Amino acid sequence: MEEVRATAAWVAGQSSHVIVDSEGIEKVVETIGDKIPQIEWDFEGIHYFDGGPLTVQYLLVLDALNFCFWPDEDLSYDHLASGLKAALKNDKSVFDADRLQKFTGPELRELLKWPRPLPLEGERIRLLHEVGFELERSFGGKACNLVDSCGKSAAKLVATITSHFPGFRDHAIYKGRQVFFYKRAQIFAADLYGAFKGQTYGEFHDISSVTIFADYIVPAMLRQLGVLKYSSKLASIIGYNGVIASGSEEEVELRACSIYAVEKMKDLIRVKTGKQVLSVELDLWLWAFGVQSPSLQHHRTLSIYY
Ligand SMILES: Nc1nc2c(c(CN[C@H]3C=C[C@H](O)[C@@H]3O)cn2[C@@H]2O[C@H](COP(=O)(O)O)[C@@H](O)[C@H]2O)c(=O)[nH]1
Repeated sequence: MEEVRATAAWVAGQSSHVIVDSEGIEKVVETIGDKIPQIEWDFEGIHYFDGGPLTVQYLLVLDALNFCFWPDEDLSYDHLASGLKAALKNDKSVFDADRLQKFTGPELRELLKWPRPLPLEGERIRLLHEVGFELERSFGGKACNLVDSCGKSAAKLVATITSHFPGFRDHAIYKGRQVFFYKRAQIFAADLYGAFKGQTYGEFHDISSVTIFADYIVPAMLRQLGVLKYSSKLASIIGYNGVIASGSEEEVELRACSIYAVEKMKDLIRVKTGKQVLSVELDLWLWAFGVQSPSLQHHRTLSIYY
């Protein structure tokens, strides 16, 4: 994840549409110190969990599809998680690698009990097929074998996922240079860590190397906290719910500055309190408050990455 951290810092250093406000960071750190509100991983009670390999399979499928819900204003991440959970409870083989490769759009809709086409449904199906195919080809069809092959390293897990599954290669070119986010690959590691409470499939000796997951909720929360400031042009686009192109400078800056700002927040907490907090904890806190705040205005980008 070093490349995520390093390239986010590089973007933040040149950024013009989004500014990381160090006074804003200081204020947040003064208020919370090292007492990050501890959020239970499945605080919404929406996830499948049986303590074993099937949970790992569920989480990989979940994170293969964990992006871009906003074009349907009634759809959210909760529908995806609880729909996949119900499907798995009903049929333990529903996410077997051979079946993942055969899903169709109407079948996925049916599984999620969603009455109309999902946003980017064709991409969602393509990505499910990709996961099924590569799991079968390289990991005996099982996501738990993939996790086992990573020797309890989150960094190795992210590297393995992104090298085997092109759909997880979340990156952009900014001012001619490749920058990395790896949102869904990192969130898979964090979901394992959260679901298995840092044990068995969720044990990672390097969980502190994970950064926050640059989606559309976290930047909006950081802005609300006064940590991010937007140019008047960007503020206006977000204000009228305009779409920001994937790979545009604005989009890359929103995501990279969010990662960089939280890294700075962690540094300051360490200096002030001597404690090392995890990005995973800060992310869950920011995200959980963000998704429960209906008035939060977020940027809109059509993307398969978040
Ligand atoms: N930064 C970050 N972003 C996250 C998640 C999660 C879910 N994490 C699980 C971890 C513990 C909990 O139990 C959660 O279940 C989803 N997202 C993103 O948010 C967006 C939700 O859009 P809407 O549904 O339209 O509000 C969408 O881009 C989605 O990809 C996270 O944790 N951090």
